[in-house]
Amino acid sequence: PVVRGSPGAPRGPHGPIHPTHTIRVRPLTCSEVRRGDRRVVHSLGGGTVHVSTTSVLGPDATFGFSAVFDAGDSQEAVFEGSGMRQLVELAMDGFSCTVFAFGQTGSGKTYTLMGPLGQGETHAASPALLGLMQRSFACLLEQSRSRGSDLALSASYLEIYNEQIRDLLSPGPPCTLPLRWSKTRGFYVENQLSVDFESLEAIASLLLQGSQRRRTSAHALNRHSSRSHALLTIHIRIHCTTPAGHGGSPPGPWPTGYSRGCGQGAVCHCWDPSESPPRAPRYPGRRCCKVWRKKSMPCSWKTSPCASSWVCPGCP
Ligand SMILES: Nc1ncnc2c1ncn2[C@@H]1O[C@H](COP(=O)(O)OP(=O)(O)OP(=O)(O)O)[C@@H](O)[C@H]1O
Repeated sequence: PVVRGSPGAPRGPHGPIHPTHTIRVRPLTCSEVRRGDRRVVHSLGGGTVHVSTTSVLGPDATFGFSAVFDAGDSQEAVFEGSGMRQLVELAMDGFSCTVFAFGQTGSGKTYTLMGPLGQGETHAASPALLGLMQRSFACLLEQSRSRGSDLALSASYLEIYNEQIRDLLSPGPPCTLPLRWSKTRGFYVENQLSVDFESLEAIASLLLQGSQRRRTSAHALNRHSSRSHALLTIHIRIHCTTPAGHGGSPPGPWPTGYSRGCGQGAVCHCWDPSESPPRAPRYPGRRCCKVWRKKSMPCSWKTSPCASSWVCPGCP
């Protein structure tokens, strides 16, 4: 069923951001066709799917989703129709965004996210088969170029297997990392590697490297079944600079991690340097820098009257 956002849903530039739930019906695999299996899930259009069951399992049922992709739909159609592009734009605006694939073994989660790369392929897939991940990397770098943003990008990749967390990017034999919690950071994985990247080739190679280290095995429903949950995180830091004669930095000391000021028309993003990785900036996309007060901030900030809402002299 479609899940609507709660009244307290976070707000984006165009109003509240609601989670979207899309479903993809995968085609029958060769072995299913050979076995004489038949499709029981069909798209009815308008975001609904019909599931025909046998009388043993109960009556037929219809479910509604934000979007439905049928067996013949391409990887590109799924990317364009599932809201992924908008999600990348929101991430660029400073929001934390998550894409979560859920389904029983063999239902097509890995294929949708990574294309044939997830099926143990070691060479680059045909561009038409690239999954949501590779397409969002391309979209992110494209967006960054078109906005003229000065981005610092890094990636971390881990898997959870048998309740143990393993870093998929750190070299050497796999070792288990501890899950910690702190007041400032919430839950985090200690000593997780975060690797900087600047190009599509670099992040594609990190994805390939990490995916090859994942635990997979064959079983009756899937020849390359992922045995773990995997989590790839892209951290985006956006720097803004002060053009000469415009704006300026508020009085220091100015902690590392905060944007250093904004010029006229510049879009500023501030984040809390004690958060690693940083959560979404509190005031993304504003023309003026705003910082929020924290105990960890230097005294001059806590006592300054404009500490919680600083307006650049050059901004309207
Ligand atoms: N849309 C699709 N078009 C063509 N083949 C697909 C599609 N979706 C999945 N498949 C094929 O179905 C099989 C199972 O897919 P996949 O490995 O992605 O499932 P999964 O949900 O990730 O399974 P697991 O949880 O076991 O890892 C694979 O052989 C894959 O190539």
